[in-house]
Order: sequence, then C-alpha cells, then structure tokens
Amino acid sequence: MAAGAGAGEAGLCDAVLLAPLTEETFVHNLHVRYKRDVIYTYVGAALVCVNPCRPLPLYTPELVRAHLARPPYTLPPHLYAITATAYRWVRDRNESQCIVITGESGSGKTEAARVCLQCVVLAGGAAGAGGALVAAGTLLEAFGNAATPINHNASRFGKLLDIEFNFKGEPIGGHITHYLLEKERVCRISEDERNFHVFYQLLAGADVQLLKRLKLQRSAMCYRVLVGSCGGAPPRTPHPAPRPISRQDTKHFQHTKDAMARVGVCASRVLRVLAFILKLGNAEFEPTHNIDGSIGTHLHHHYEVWEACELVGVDARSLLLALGAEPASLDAPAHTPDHADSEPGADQAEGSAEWARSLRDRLISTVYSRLFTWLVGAANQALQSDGTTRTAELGILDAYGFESLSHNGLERLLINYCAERVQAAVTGATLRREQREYCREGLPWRALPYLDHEANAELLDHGPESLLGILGDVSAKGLDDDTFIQRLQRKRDRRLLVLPPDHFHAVSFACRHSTTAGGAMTWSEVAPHLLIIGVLFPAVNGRST
Ligand SMILES: Nc1ncnc2c1ncn2[C@@H]1O[C@H](COP(=O)(O)OP(=O)(O)OP(=O)(O)O)[C@@H](O)[C@H]1O
Repeated sequence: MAAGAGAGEAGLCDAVLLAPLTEETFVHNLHVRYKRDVIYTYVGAALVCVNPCRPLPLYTPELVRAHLARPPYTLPPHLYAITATAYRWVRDRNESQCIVITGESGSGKTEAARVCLQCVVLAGGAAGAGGALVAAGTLLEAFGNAATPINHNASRFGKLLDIEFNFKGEPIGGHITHYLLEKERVCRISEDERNFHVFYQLLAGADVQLLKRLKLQRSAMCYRVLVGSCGGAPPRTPHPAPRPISRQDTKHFQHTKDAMARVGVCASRVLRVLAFILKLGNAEFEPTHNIDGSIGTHLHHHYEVWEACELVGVDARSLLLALGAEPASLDAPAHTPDHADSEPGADQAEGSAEWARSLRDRLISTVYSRLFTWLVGAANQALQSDGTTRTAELGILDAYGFESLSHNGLERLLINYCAERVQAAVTGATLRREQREYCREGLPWRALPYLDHEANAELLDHGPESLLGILGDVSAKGLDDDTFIQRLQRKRDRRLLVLPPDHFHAVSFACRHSTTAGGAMTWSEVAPHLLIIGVLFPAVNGRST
C-alpha cells in the first residue's frame, strides 16, 4: 500500500488502516469522506462505494488512462483502479478475473457495473466489441429494469457479463448470463411501482402511426398491467396514477430502438409482443350464470383479446378456450348477476373466473420472460467474438439487490436469497483470505466477529428441512400453502418467525423480511428457480475476485 495514497483526502482511504477498527470508526470514516464527496474507500483489496445520489465528476477517460498507467493503490480509491487492476491481469497474464458487485437495492450496483464496463471499453481501445457491449446493456436495462419505491431504475434480474479479450487486451466479444427475471412484475405491481421500463418507453416514444399499428392508446392508465394494483380485477374507477410517463421515457425509447438495431433484433416483432401483453392484460373474466342454468366465465374487453391475438397471429378463440372462457360468451349476451354471491354455485363460478385470470397472468408473464431470454440470446449472438482467439475473460457480476417491499412473494424470496448467497461468498472469501494472509506472515491477530451470512443462507437452502427444501417437497406433492406454513412452524430456528395463516419472516444480512406464501406454488414453478440456485453459485464461487 502506498503511504501517499489518498493524501489530501478526508478520512482514511483504506479502512484497514483504522485504529481501532470497529463498526463505528468504519462508518464514521465513510461519513467523513462522503461529506467531502469522496465516495470510494478501500477495505484491503475490496472497494466500498457510498451512493452519492447525484452525478459527480468522477468518471473521465483521462482518469481511466491514469489508473491504467499507475500501479494499484497509488491513486485515491476508485472503481477504475479495481477494474484497471483486473484488466491488467487479463491483458498481461491471461488470467480470467471477476468483479463482484453487491449491495442492497438502490445502493449503486448497476451504476458501478456501468463504470467498470466504461473503463474496460476505454482500456481496450476503440476497436472490438465495445459498442455491442454497451448496446446489449441498454437493451437489457429497458426490458429488465423497473422503478420500485427504493430505486427508480432497479434491476429485476441478475446479470453476469463476461467480456472476452484477445492477446492484445482488446475486447473481442462477450457473453451475458441472466438469472431469474422477476416476471411476476409483468402482471402484478403495487401502487408505488412501475412495470418494466420498456412498456412506458413504448407508449411515450411511439409516434401516432406506430401506436395505431400496434392498436395501443398513449396513456398508461389504459392498461391494467401498468396501473399499480396488487392483481385482481382491473380498476373500474380511475386508480391512483403511477408515475406518469416522462420525457425521459420518450428519450430512452429511441436508445432502446437503437440498441435493438445494434444487436440485430427486429424492433417491430418485439413491439408487437409488448402490445400483445398490454392488451391481453386488459382481458377481464367474470363469473356468469347462463340462461340454461350452467355456470360460465364471461370475458370483458373482448376486442382487446381479438386485437392482441391479431398482432401476433394467434387464434383468439383457441386462446380463450385455453383460458376457460367460452368463445360463445364473446358474442352472446351473458347474464352477470349483480348479486352473484347470493346465487347457488357462486363460489364455483368465481373459482372458474379466478382460474382464467390466473392463467392470463401466467401467460403474459411467461411470454415476457421468454421474450427477455430471447433478447439475451440475440445480444449474445451480437457479442460473439469474430473468430480471433480469446485469451481470457473479465466477468462483471451485477447481482440482485436485497429488498423487502409491502408484498414479497416467491420471486422476491429467491432474489433475496441470491443476494444473501453472494454476500456470504464475498464475506467468506475476503475474511478467509485476510486471515490466511495473517497466518502466512505469522502476524498476531484476533479473530473478528462477523455476521454469519452462511448460516442465514443455509436456513433457506441446506437440506430437505431448509425453507426451500420444504417448499420443494410441498410443491412436488401438490400440497397447499397451509401445509407449507405448518411445516415451517415445526422448524425451530431463531432466524425464522412463522406468522400463520400465510406469512413468515426470515432473517437475512440486510434485515428481517416478510414473505407471503401466496398460493399456487407448484413444483413446476419452483423447480426452475431451484435449478438457477444450483447454477449461479458454483459459477460465482469458482472464480477469482
Ligand atoms: N456512482 C454514482 N454516481 C451518481 N449516482 C449514482 C451512483 N451510483 C448510484 N447512483 C444513483 O442511484 C440510483 C440507484 O443506483 P443503481 O440502480 O445502480 O442501484 P442498484 O444497486 O443497481 O439497485 P437494484 O439492486 O435495485 O438494481 C441510480 O439510478 C443513480 O441515480
């Protein structure tokens, strides 16, 4: 460590130099620096960044060049220093590297990943795959990010970007691996959230002709999936408005279209699928008692379904049959009683309408998730190296941010679990490495007590009696949520608080988060998520940081 590093700065540039090193002194040091707009601080080989929540003049090509030209730790702490160090290992030693970025939602991970990418692209020179890498990032941000109460640009998927280099250190291609898109969002948002950015961009940025071709209205209020409500029937009266479509959305629509062109995606096909989702989301099903005494499901807004199907070449009658709505009910006037609850068979009728709604929601979220996967595939195709021999890779992992919202379902539980696992891997690796170093050098040291992330993660994933183990078992046997909650109750663990009938709290590194066991967690839904867990973490753990 160069003694002069950070000279003239407030506080200490490396928290390792703090004496005594306690949580209070550590936070105080960050605070002192933050007040002077110094957002970066080293902790040994790791870097802590405090989100400034406003643009700072910290990112220039000159600074990238300065960090590339100087050995590590000779300039004040910066993300460029971490990236330049990793880059030099790739270029000079042909050793693959990975930068792992963690933190809770809104802490600045995506911005940090952008800064790392900017540094790599500048370091590698104008030649190569820099443009395609940036375009792929823009595209996935439009389709995979959304505004939440915590962050107006929250990533709703995990992303590992592997940048491939040739022997000269030029980026020649790359590969994106995405993890668990929060697809539930497509059909269910709460009042203070937005759906994925691209929907608002489309409505704001499309010209009149395009809107007409897609049979869309300009206002987001016309689409149930863009209006904050926790699922259920669409609002009959105007709902509290989601954040209005902004001029930013209009501008970003152009960037998204440019990015699609850059990665070779046909924008018109993609936009038709988006319109299909918006319109099908408006289909509403209500229980009906037919004149012949039978019970059925009546479809409202059937023109939306017709138009939606026309856009993507799907047979509307077959789709409605699959959803459980009789095609006859499209034309024939159905009798929808005002007081359906009091009629015999009301439960059964409501059940079939509910079934149709739930199938509709699953369909649109699955279509969106497949569209997203297809876009990632297209981006990867565009990022394929040009045949030049790749010598090493630099990975940038922008994992999920921990968050606890008013309603947390299965997907958020898994997102938080991923954040926990990444945190456990990072803490374990850094602390273990420091301790090994102390031992190797024969230095006297006192073991530091630290939060046991591993135990928190194991509560969720270790063995058949873990939370996910029980969930998998219950789902595989087709048992209901009550059984799931009862089995959790039998588990005695101070990190788990079960609140019947349908809630439980699990402790994590960030806080205690409440999850609702919200029905229909079938094995077919749970299994792919568990598979992701099996794939993500060996990949992260197996790399050097
Ligand atoms: N280095 C920075 N400089 C200026 N603003 C920043 C910086 N880092 C983050 N921000 C601001 O904070 C916001 C949230 O950051 P970001 O989206 O990167 O968080 P995140 O950790 O990726 O969140 P999530 O896990 O929800 O995706 C950004 O939109 C930006 O306004």
